[in-house]
Amino acid sequence: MTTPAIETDGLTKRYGSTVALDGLDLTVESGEVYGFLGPNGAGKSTTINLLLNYVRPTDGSATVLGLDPWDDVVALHDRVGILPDRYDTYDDLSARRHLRLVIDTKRSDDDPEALLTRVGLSDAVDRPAGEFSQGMEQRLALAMALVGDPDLLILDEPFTGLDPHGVALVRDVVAEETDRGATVFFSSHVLGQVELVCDRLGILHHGTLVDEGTLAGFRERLDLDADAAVEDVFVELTEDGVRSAAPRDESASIAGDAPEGGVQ
Ligand SMILES: Nc1ncnc2c1ncn2[C@@H]1O[C@H](COP(=O)(O)OP(=O)(O)OP(=O)(O)O)[C@@H](O)[C@H]1O
Repeated sequence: MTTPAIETDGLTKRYGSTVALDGLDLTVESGEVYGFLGPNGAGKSTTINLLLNYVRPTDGSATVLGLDPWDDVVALHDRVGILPDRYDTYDDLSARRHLRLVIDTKRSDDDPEALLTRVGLSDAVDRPAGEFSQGMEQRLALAMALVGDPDLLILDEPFTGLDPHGVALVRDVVAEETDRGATVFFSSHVLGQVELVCDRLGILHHGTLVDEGTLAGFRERLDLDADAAVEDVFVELTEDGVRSAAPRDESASIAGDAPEGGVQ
């Protein structure tokens, strides 16, 4: 049996009395495109931060590509490409230099220009990133995620700031990456795009995986129209919408962790 790309068992993260992630049991099979959906504050970025060892779990465990994110962090980061929700570029460094930093870190022999061409930045290879628009920064971050042909791509809100060409480009990249055998795990609010690229969807709400499956399966189980979109599934399963900024008072007696950094 192939090792799952991602497997979590009771993965939990509390910040004080806020339960950001509540006993997540998740399996993402190798080679699939898994869309991780949920309203603001559902715990999507927290999950990604835990998988990448940017924050420590309060409870539970996870493996990524069969590796323990806490014990095998270097090996893991060598094999994972990450597009964070927000990436701050170095204003004075060119796109090429940004690529070079990742290529050197991953000891890859990728050509920065080829990767930048792949994301539509061939005209901006030597321009400082400080001059980039939001969409160009997003394309640059995507090129950086692709360095070294990662076995797993983790894309946090990959469509942010992109024009329709950029959105189509992300879709193409996802298809190319899965064609060569990579797994793609992404969170997104651009629900219309999700159904075009995902094999399976997981719906996170209040830190809990409330449902998962194929879009066709959701339509059937939730008794939605045959042409119901991901939006309808999302609304059906997460009806009370955005989690309040106020912490849920579920664990007043539980010692919480201090706020930490990572993907927001
Ligand atoms: N460093 C932190 N300190 C305290 N609370 C945090 C921290 N990071 C996240 N949280 C809380 O954990 C919960 C889940 O947040 P998270 O960022 O994982 O949600 P999300 O699903 O990624 O949301 P969005 O779609 O808005 O990015 C929220 O209630 C959030 O306020």
